[in-house]
Amino acid sequence: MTAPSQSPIYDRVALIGLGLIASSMGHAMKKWGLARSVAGHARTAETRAAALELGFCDEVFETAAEAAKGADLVVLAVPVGNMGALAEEIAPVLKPGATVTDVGSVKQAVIEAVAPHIPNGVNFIPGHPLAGTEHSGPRSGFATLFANRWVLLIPGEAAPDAVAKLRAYWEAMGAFVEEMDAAHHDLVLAVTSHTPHLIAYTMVGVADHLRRVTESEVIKYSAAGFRDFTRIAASDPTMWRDVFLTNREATLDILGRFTEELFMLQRAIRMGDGDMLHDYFTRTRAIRRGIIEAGQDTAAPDFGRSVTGAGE
Ligand SMILES: NC(=O)c1ccc[n+]([C@@H]2O[C@H](COP(=O)([O-])OP(=O)(O)OC[C@H]3O[C@@H](n4cnc5c(N)ncnc54)[C@H](O)[C@@H]3O)[C@@H](O)[C@H]2O)c1
Ligand SMILES: O=C(O)C(=O)C[C@]1(C(=O)O)C=C[C@@H](O)C=C1
Repeated sequence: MTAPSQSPIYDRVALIGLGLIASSMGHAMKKWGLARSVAGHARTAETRAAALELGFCDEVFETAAEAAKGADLVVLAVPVGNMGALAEEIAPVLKPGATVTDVGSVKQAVIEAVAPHIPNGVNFIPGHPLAGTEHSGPRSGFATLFANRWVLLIPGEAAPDAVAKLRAYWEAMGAFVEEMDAAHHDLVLAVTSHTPHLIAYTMVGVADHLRRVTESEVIKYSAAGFRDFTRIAASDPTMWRDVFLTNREATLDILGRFTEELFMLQRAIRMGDGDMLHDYFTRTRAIRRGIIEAGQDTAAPDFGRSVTGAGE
């Protein structure tokens, strides 16, 4: 991992949409001095005031265009379905040579919506930090959210020096950066993030139906596995609605495969096929152990303490 930067990587960064991801980026920029100034745009006065109060923005604006004007890096950090309209709004004020990126959980749909508005001479480098929580809004962010997490960039036709700069920016927040193409990104994330979220939403929905029959016992005695589902299912409804509407094909593909496996396990339970169940669970346990052995079960444990200059 690259040590956090001691000198600004960008002069002026504009954060458009001040929720969990943008506020975490703002806190990280402030903590490690990654931008000389941070401008923010949020639709409500309450959110703009929170950004100033918490100190992750230096200036806040009522319109996205005002915030983006003169910025070297513009970060679109709104739900995926709103990215295109914002790109259209800020396009006329973008500075030549600036970089526009986004943090959306889906990439092909964002590129289709945003790229047509990006003027010549401005670099559009879509991105996706694989880091988050079930919380949302300007008060939910924290500087170490991206530490020891992957950030996927889709460089397309962007200038290599602009890509290198954006990579250095994320690395200075403690992230690991990988480049990927958009279709591949959407398929991988359908497996690792989107479908698991849908399953969690469904399981909590099932428990909610059952709660009406068993009074409050389902919630009261919820075991650890179910509690993990409820954490995931507390994630922002607008964000996840947009994820499924825009990554439709890949999530439907993975859901189809999921239901086939589920029916197979359902049949094994019905037939009392213990060997089949045991073999299946042995295989899945090996996958989990493989993830841990590969050191990929990271949750930002020590970033800021073990890295020189992080100034925790
Ligand atoms: N939450 C996660 O775990 C996570 C992780 C990685 C990427 N993402 C992606 O990051 C983006 C932001 O997610 P978040 O978790 O920060 O959500 P959030 O709900 O915390 O923040 C999004 C903010 O955008 C604002 N917003 C919506 N439309 C807007 C518009 N037209 N103009 C200005 N502001 C607008 C909302 O009011 C909200 O404050 C989404 O595209 C999401 O897919 C989320
Ligand atoms: O940790 C969580 O709460 C998350 O769900 C984060 C998570 C995920 O891992 O699926 C959710 C959506 C993203 O686009 C990236 C990260």
